[in-house]
Amino acid sequence: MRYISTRGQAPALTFEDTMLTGLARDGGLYVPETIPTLDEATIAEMEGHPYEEIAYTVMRPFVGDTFTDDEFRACIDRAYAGFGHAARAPLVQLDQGHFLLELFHGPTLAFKDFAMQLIGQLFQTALRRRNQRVTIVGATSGDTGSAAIEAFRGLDNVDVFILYPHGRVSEVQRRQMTTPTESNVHALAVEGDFDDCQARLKDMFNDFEFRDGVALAGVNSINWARVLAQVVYYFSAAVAVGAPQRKVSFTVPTGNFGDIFAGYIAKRMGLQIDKLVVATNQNDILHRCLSGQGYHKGETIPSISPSMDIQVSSNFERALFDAYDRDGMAVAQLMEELKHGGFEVSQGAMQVLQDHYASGRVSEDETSAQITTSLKASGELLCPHSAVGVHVADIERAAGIPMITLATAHPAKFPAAVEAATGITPPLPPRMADLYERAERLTRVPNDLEALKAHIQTHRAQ
Ligand SMILES: Cc1ncc(COP(=O)(O)O)c(C=O)c1O
Ligand SMILES: N[C@@H](CCOP(=O)(O)O)C(=O)O
Repeated sequence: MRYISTRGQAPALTFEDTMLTGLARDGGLYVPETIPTLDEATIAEMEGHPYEEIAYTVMRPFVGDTFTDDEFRACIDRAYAGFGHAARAPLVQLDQGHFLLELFHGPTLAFKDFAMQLIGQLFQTALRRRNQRVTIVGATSGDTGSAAIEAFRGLDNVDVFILYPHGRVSEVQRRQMTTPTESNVHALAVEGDFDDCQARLKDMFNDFEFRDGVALAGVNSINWARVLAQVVYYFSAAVAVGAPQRKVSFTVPTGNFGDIFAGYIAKRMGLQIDKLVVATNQNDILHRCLSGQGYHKGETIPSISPSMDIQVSSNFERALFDAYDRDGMAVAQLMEELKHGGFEVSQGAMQVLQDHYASGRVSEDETSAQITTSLKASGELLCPHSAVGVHVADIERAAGIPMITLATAHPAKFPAAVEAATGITPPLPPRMADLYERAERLTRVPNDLEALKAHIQTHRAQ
């Protein structure tokens, strides 16, 4: 299995090198050269099996000979052992035909744990074998950062620096990043928004002297392994409601497009998905684009679903690559135009995108009202991101086809929004009960590439 860049100018890599490389050296994102498929019998066989087994079946064809079968199985088992639910990703029925896929039973209470816990294991196995140390830099609007710090804290072959937008993450998200005491993890509060953090991260990858000097690695969904691990729960959820005999649809609260792109990969692998629905908050650039209005950056407006306050949706590049028939030059041209504000999507590519993705946008008031309504109607206390998903799913669902909405975070990560909507303050799980009392450790940094590079060079272990 080889991986190629969406901009067509970087060398093809193995799974191991793709995972440890992060961004391709031409600025693109790595994707598999071909997508392996699973036949109907293999998918049917998943029903009733443990999550870990489904994970092995889905991911194994992508990994090549990077890990032995035993190594890979052991990494998967260790990754999910600490989850707070035996099913790992349980399904809850909201009403006839609408299900919620709870992805928040991992250690940091968001879907990011599914990939990050696994990547922690895979990195450790590969780096020990290579006797190599890397510097992981991540950009976060709150959840990727907390999941990465949790997965890599205390590991002996990585330093982790997480860039988060100062004042724009929830207090729980911030504290999850700033209270771990291990000296190899660092939370950096950047003067800017998430797009600034992600742009500086990509600048670092494109600065080859810095990149090679610190052995830079990435754990954002830039990293193909992140997307891959997220493909698994589309299969586990679909078979639980009748796949492969029955088609299913998914609605995904979306920002950086990694999670919904994982759904698209599941579809390409052979899962019968009717609709993949992108649900955005008021930062609706993806909804506007998928409605045929081009991809044009606006101002990021802080919302009550802050993890999705994004304008430059990194993985949309992967979707464009396929929509433009894997023409790397065409994608590189669009990304160049994006630097100057945005681009139009060709008619042909738009048709492909609309064949795969539907979309909807949810206002702040609608998000809040949905949290209230869902509690009354089904007893489910939703986080604001999941509420955005449920709202759009209710509009997009079709009779006879189960709709599964991804619940991407636990309501306790966003207590202010949940309390405003319902009067209920969702409690943190007991293992985090003292989160608000723990001492915080963070560094305020300007939105400046040179300052960030200097900080990382000084504070990583030499
Ligand atoms: C809670 C939550 N929901 C939804 C999203 C959007 O997911 P993606 O960026 O993969 O589109 C994020 C951020 O990634 C998130 O943290
Ligand atoms: N919402 C994300 C943004 C980064 O997304 P990623 O999937 O590319 O890591 C976050 O919580 O940080």
